[in-house]
Amino acid sequence: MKRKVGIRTYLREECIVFHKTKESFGALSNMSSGFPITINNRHISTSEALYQACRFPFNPSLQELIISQTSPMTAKMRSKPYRNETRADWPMVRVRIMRWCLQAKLIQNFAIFSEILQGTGEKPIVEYSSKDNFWGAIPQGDSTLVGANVLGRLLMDLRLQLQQNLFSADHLPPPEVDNFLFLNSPIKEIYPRISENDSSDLFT
Ligand SMILES: Nc1nc(O)c(N)c(N[C@@H]2O[C@H](COP(=O)(O)O)[C@@H](O)[C@H]2O)n1
Repeated sequence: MKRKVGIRTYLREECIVFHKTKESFGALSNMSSGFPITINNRHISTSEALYQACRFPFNPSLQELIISQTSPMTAKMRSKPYRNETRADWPMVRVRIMRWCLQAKLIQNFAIFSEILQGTGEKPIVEYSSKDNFWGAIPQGDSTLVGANVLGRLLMDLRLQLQQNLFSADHLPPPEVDNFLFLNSPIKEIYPRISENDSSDLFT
């Protein structure tokens, strides 16, 4: 079911606001490199590429094109011309899928990403955006950001799970989404990456 998400107003000085990946807490962004994810034995450079690939369960060659991009912004751009081929139930499943993408980023980069998430303390986490008030929040004047901030809220949920020891760091089942296909196969459970310390994607 598609739920309405509430628009909120955030006072910038009270929040962890992330925007550009090289700035403070930029690692929280899906556009951040250095947090690779392996799905069904395939390497994906960023959570953004994974999320965009999930739009197209019935187009494996497009998924291949998207996940072969090391740049997260390019991965998103590659998906843009095909937006009208996005799975029909996307508005109903995209938040569930985004939650799972963030969980996948966490389980496979646990040491560093859990530290970054916990480093946000108790503050509201907000993705600054100049135009997207669904995933992020848009500046209104100098001191406030206004938006549904769904990405920030999912990150806060994940942080809470960590704080309450409710995040299972040893395996992650796929979300309950029909036809959750990746390169023609159902997406399987995800496990921690064996080579988490291999930071070859860092700073790309
Ligand atoms: N274009 C763009 N630039 C950025 O720097 C961003 N952080 C985002 N937002 C991210 O895009 C994803 C959602 O994409 P859709 O537009 O819904 O396909 C999500 O990861 C946002 O955080 N966009």
